[in-house]
Formats: sequence, structure tokens, C-alpha cells
Amino acid sequence: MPITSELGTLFNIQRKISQHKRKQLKKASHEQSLTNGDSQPNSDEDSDSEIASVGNVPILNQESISSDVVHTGIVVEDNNAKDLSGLIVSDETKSLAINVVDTEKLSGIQLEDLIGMIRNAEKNILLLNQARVRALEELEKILTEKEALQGEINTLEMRLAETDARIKVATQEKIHVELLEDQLEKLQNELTHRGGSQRSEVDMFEDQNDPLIKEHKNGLSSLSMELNSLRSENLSLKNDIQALKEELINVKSTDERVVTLEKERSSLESAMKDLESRMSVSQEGVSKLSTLKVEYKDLWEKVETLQVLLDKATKQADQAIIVLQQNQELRKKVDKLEESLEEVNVYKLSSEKMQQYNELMQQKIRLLEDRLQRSDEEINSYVQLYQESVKEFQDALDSLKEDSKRKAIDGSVDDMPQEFWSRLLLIIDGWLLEKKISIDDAKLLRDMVWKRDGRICEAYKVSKEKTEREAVAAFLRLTSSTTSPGLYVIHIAAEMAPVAKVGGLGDVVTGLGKALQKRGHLVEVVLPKYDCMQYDHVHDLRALDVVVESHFDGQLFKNKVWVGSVEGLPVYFIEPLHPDKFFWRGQFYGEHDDFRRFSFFSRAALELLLQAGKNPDIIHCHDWQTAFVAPLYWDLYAPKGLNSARICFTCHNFEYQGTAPASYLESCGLDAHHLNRPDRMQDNSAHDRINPVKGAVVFSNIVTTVSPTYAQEVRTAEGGRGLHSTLNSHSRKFIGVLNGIDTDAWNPATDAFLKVQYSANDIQGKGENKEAIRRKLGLSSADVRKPLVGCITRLVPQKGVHLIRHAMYRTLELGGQFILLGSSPVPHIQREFEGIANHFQNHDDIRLILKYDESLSHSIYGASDMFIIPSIFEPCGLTQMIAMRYGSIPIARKTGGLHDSVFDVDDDTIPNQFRNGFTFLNPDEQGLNGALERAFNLYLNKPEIWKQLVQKVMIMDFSWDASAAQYEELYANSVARARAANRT
Ligand SMILES: Nc1ncnc2c1ncn2[C@@H]1O[C@H](COP(=O)(O)OP(=O)(O)O)[C@@H](O)[C@H]1O
Repeated sequence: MPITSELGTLFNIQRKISQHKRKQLKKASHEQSLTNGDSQPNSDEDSDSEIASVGNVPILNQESISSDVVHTGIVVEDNNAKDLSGLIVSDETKSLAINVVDTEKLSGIQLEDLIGMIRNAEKNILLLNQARVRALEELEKILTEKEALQGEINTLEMRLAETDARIKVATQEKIHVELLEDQLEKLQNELTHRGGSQRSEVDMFEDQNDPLIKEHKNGLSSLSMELNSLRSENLSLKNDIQALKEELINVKSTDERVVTLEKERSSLESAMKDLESRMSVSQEGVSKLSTLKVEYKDLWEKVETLQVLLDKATKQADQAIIVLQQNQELRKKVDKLEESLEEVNVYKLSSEKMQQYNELMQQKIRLLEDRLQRSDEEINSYVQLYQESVKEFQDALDSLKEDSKRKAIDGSVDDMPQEFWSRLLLIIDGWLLEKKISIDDAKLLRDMVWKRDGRICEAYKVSKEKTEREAVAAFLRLTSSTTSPGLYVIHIAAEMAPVAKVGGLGDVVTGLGKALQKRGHLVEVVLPKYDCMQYDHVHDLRALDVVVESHFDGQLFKNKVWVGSVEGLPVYFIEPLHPDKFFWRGQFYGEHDDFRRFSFFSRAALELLLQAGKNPDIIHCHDWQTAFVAPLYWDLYAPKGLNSARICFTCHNFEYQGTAPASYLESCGLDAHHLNRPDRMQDNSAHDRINPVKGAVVFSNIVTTVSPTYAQEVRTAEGGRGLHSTLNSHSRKFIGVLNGIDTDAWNPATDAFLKVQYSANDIQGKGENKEAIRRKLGLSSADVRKPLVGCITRLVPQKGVHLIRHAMYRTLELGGQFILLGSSPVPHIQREFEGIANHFQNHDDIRLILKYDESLSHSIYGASDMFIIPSIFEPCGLTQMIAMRYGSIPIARKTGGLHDSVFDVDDDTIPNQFRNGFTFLNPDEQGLNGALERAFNLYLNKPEIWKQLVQKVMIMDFSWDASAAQYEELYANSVARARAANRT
């Protein structure tokens, strides 16, 4: 192939390659611009808010880029700028090298940073594209130049080839000329040799006009002409060659330029590649950018939401500030009140017992204020009536005065004129007809007049100068002293300690009953006659020769009635003669038909009261099992004549409400249709079910629970187990009264279950009881001072079983000993603790006894140094009070009744004389650890202080006295209101 065509092919290939590259570059550039162009509408569609912010960015403002890049994390790299300089790229373009930072970091950047980054990234992309376009233009110029040069090279190469050919011809001709010159020279030499001799020959020839010579002469001249022409040709060829050589040099220099251009081209290509890779990086950046845009959109929405919330919060804050200001004013008032309270407290400090009652007194004051307000309302309504009567009474008094003047007033009763007695009778009848006194009172007063009772004469004398109201009161005092000194209270309950006790309810019925009895009230208890009762605690048990019939399932069933005394209280035991043998089940609760068992019992108990002709002032029912008493009383028994009583209901634990399908209510004779309403017995969560506890709250005159804090807790959605709304709407009759304990039954000085009795004055016996129980349960006695932690409880979630379990292990870690007495109605919990009991059965420092054992419970209270009660919630809790009575320091969670009875030894906000234990707030292991460790620390490191603490808690008063007084007052007020209402 000729050189020219070879060069031409090469050139074509190169051109094609460069064209192809250019096309690709253009295409890439076009696509890029499309991509950039597309992203904006897309983002427009995506978010209006984004449009507003991104669209307004002055993206061609170069200054804004440089100032923002560092801030947003997009940085210009100097190296990249140097690479680009070879392409004659503008300075601005150099700043387009984007260092794509970790987008994860970006997402964490503040919102403003994010917006700035998006703006700058867009600016960078645009400038990058501009730089690419310029680079392409430059490249195109260079390629055009290169093409022109290539053409020149081709021409030169052709001319070179021609020149080569001509040089060859010229060389051949030169050789030929040289040959001719040689021949010519030889001929000349020959001619010269022939010289003189031959000169004459030549001359002869000339002279002689010899034709050979002539021919020879002609030949020579033509040769010399030819030679001359060849010489001149040779000269011109030399010139040509010289010119060609120069051209060749030019060509070489052109080649060198081509090589340079090639180098430039390849560096351009590598720059292009670099640009391409940067483009792809920037494309990634773009995709990340769109992710960021989405994130930005989300963030923006959140910001807007936050803004709305902020506005709201600001408004609330404003309101809060106002409230706060009001609060501060209130606070000042409260502070003043507290100051005066403290003064009162200081005064009350003279009696330690009074201080302990301080809180209860405050509560009582609140209750009294409440009551006072209500009775004020009632009284006001009577005032008018009284005022009307005053005049009449005054007239009667005036006439009596006149009589008195006439007769000797200080004479004997018998001397009083008949007119005096008649007038008294008329006054009494007037008060009766005007409903100022009840029929019973009127009857009693009439009897007194009839019998010429000196007391009524005396009452008249005392009241004759007084108002009618005071006179009525003076006469009624006569009737109440005539009838009974106290109230007649009947408890209808499912438990009573110690004969039928499952938990605190049994303790309360007996403890409260005995305390009320001591205060002069007549107290009776009605219980189911369980087959599993502790009959040895019932004195003089006997069946009455009477059968009480009660309705159930539309039929009459007989009930056998037993009487006996328990802890000095008269008790009626009802034994239903029903085929289902309701109370012959070997356990108190947990039967599938508990609802039927106890609704039957509730009705039978009321039937007993009715048939026995009892007229109690108070019927006190407890928990869901006897909650049916309240609606039964008002719906069925009050109409039948058992109408003397007010109903008091105590809920000992709102976790147990005894709900059932509404139709179940029919069995005991209640009208399910009538009662299954939101304002009556309908369960607040399941509307096809009735709720006995709710029914009792609605239908009772007094509703109590077992501690003030628990009473507050159950009025909240979290603590009320669905009944908070009902309790709130009946709040006027609802109150928390802290339970007490039966200090006779729980007395370490007399407790027959203890190995050694002891008291606060002599606590040595406590150590002996500790030693005795260690021996009994097989625990190590090696270290007398090793602290013993006790726990006696039903093992149910409420009691914080996971914390009890943790306390056992933590006690061992701390070097103590642990005794757990408890049982669980929850099978899996019982199984779990059985597993732990087996695991530790031969352990030196821990023992689990998983049963109910009254006697052992006394021994544990007597032996333990500390007592753990980590309840999740606790309506009242008795074990902490019993433990303290036995000198065992409680470690308790601050909830419900525990909060009202255990006060932390390290809590400076509590007066020192009330501090009696270790408490923790959070129901978790850390919370418990803290309290347990503090207790161990004090026990081990400060034995004297510990001893003082033990003696202090043993004499704290947790008796029923204060609580019974509160109940007495609640009862009395309710009865008084009823009587007042009956009179009107
Ligand atoms: N396994 C048991 N053996 C003996 N007495 C127990 C047992 N478990 C609990 N008790 C007693 O039951 C009463 C618990 O009352 P309380 O603390 O009000 O809890 P609750 O009524 O919720 O069970 C205490 O008198 C305690 O001594």
C-alpha cells in the first residue's frame, strides 16, 4: 500500500474515533443537561415548599458558591483545579470539583445546612456542565486544527514521494551523465594525445573537409550540448533536492507537531475521562441529592408540624405562665397555710400519737367540710320551717310561762298540772306532723309524757327559754339515750380473720368490727359457712332451729343459719341448702361459679336480716363478692321493710370487680334489664356485662377504699381499672380510710405463736425468735448478725413477684438470709416459685415455704430484721404494719397504702418521728437494690441506730382506733342525714 493511502487510512480511523468520542461526549452532555433539566420539574411536583426554597436560589451567583461550599461540606479541591487547567477551563469551573461527602453525615446536618448543600450542589452541577461544554468546544477546535495539519502532512508526503522518485531518476541520469563525462574525457584525452600529430590530422581533416572528421565534430558538439543541458538539469535537480530536503525538514517538524498534538489529544482524552468520572460522581451526587430532597421534604413537613406544635406549646406555655402565676400566688397562700399548719404541728408534737393522726385529721377535716357543706344545704332548707315554728312554740312557751307563774315550778313532777302534760303531748304531735321528729322519736317522747318521766319535764324546763330548734334537739337527746348508745352495724363479707381469711379483707372485717365494738357500737358479721373455715376459732358455734328461705334462679332455697363468736364478735354463718353446695368446695374463692355463689349469699344474708326483724343503722359490705347487697337492698329489701339502714361499701382492691354477662344478675332476683345501664351496673368497658363493684359504688351511701393514696390513684385512668369515671362522678361519697391492724392479734408481747415474746422495751427476744426459725427451717446460724429478710404475701403480679424473686438473689449477694412465705392462685407463678424452692431446698441462707400458714407467718414477722413489700400497686397492705409492730423494718415501694404508712429514713421532707423504713419509687431492680442496700448498710454498719429504729417502729400506732373513728363518723353522718331526710 502506498504511504499516502496508509496515512490517509490512519487519518480516517483517527477521525472516526474522535468523531465517535465527540458524539458520545455530546450525547453524555445532552443527557446530563436533560437530567438536570428534569430534576427540577420532578422536585417541583414532589414538594411545593421545596420549590419555594430551591427555585429561589440565585444559582448563577458564583460568589455565593464559594462562600457556601465549605459550610455545606462541598469543597473545592486544588488538585482537581490543576487537572482542569490543561483544558483552558475557567477558574469558576475549577470550583466544580465536588467532593461528595458522606450523605449519612449530611442527613444529620441541621436543616439550614441541608438547604445550603442542595443549593450549592445544584450550582456546582450547572457550572460543571458549562465547563464540559467549553472543554468540548476546545477539543473540537483542536481536532479541526489537527485535521488541517493532517491534510498538509498528506500533501507534503505526496510531494516527498514525488521528489524521491525524481531524485532516483536524477541520480540515474547523473550516473549516466558521469559515464558520458568519462567517455567525453577519454575522447578529449585521446584527442589531446593525438595532439600535434593528429592536430595536423585534424587540421587535415578540417582542411581537407574530411566527412568523417566532420561527422566526428558534429557528434562532439551535440555531446557537449547534451552535456551542458545535463549539467544545467543536474544543477536544477540539485536545487530541487535542496528544496525537497528543506521540505522534508518541514515535514519532520510537522510530524513532531503531530506527535505533540497526539499527546495533547491523549491528555485531552484523559482529562475528558476524568471529567466523565467526575460527571458520574456528580450524577451520584444528584441521585443522593434527590434522596436528600425527599428527606428534606420529610424534614420540612416535620418542621411545619413542629411549628404548629410550637405555636400550640407557646400558647399553652402562655397559659401555663398565667396558671403558674396563679399557682405562685396560691403557693404563697399554701405556704402561709403550711406555716400555720407547722405551728399547729409544733403544738401537736407534744403528743406523738396526735402527730401520727395529723394526716388523718386533715383528711377528716376535708371530709367534715364536705359534709358540713352538704348538711348546711339541708339545714338551710329546714331553717325556714323552724322559723315558722318558732312563733308557735314561743306562744306555747308563753302560755306555759303563765301557767308556771301560777303554779310552783319547783314542785314535784307529779304535781305538774294535767294541762302541762297535755300541752307537751300536743307539742310532740305538732313536731311529728310537721315532720320535725320521726314516728319512733314521737312514740318514745309520748311514752315519757304518759309515764310522767321526770327527764322530759327537765328537758322542757331547760329548753323553755330557747328556740324551737334547740328544744327539738333537747327532746331528741332523750330519745337517743333511751334507744341505744351507739350504732348498729352489720358487716356482710366473704372473709373474716382468722376463721376465713385469704388476705387483708379478713383482717379488716375483724379488726374494724372489734374496734367499733370497743367504741360502743353493736357490730355483727354475716359470713358464708365455708367447709374449709378454721372452726377452732369459732366459739359456741351452733345451728339455729330456723330455716331462712331465699330466692335464686326463680326458686326458693332453704338456708341453715349458724351462730358463733369470732374474736368476740357475734357472727351469723349461712349454709345454703342448695344442690350446688356453694360453700362446700374446699376453698374460699377461685370456683367457676363464684358469681353465683356470692350473689346467692348476698341475697340470703339480706333475707336473714329481714326475717330476723333486724333494723341496723349500717349494712357494710365488702368487695365484689358482697357488692350485690347494695342494689338488692334498695331494689328488693327496702321496699319489703328492711329500710332502717344506710349502705356502706368498701372496695379493698379494684383489680377484682367480678364482672359477668348481664343475664347472670337475674339469678339473685335483680332486674338485669333495669340495671344494665351506664349509670347503674353496666361495666364501663364491656356493655353486655354488669359490674358488681360499679353497682355498689352507685347504690351505696358511703363508698370507701383502704388508703387515701389508693383512693386518689383509682380516680385516674391508670389506676381505676375502668371505674375511675364512676368514682369521679360519685366522689362526694367516696373516701380512702387507711386500714389499721388488730393490735391484740398482732402483738409480739402476747403472741402465742412466737418462741419468745418481746416488746419495744426488751427486744432481745427478737434475736431468739430469729435463732428459733433458723433452726426450724434449717438455715445457718453461724453468723448471728447476718440480716434476715422476710416476705409474706400472695404471689400475684400486683405484689411484684419479679422483684420478690430479685430480692431473694440480691439478699444472698449482699450476705443476708431470706424467708418467703406465700402461695399463688396463678399456676405458672406457683410452678416457678416451686422450682426456686427446690433449687434452694438445702441452702444455708434461703428458704421458700409455698403455702398459707398463719402460725409460721407470726414466727417470720417475729424473727425477721427486714421485711420486703415491692408491690406494683397496693390498696393498703397490712404486712408492712404488722412487720413494724414486730420490729421488722419495711422495705417498700411507694404506692397506695405503702405510701401512706412507710416513710423513708433518709427522706428529709418527712418529720423524723414518722420515718420508719426504706422506700423506692420505680418498680424495678435498681429501685429495689437501692433501698435494700441502704437497709443492709445501716443494719451492718450502725447497729445502735438500727436498734433505735426497731424500737421506734414497734411503738408506732397502726391500730384501728383512728380508722374506726373515721368510719364511725362516716356512719353517723350518713345516719343523721337519713334521719333528717325522713323528718321532712
Ligand atoms: N402464705 C401466707 N400465710 C399466712 N399469711 C399470709 C400469707 N400470705 C399472706 N398472708 C397474710 O395476709 C395478709 C395480707 O394482707 P395485705 O397485705 O392487705 O395483702 P392482700 O390483702 O392483698 O393479700 C397479711 O395478714 C399476711 O400476713
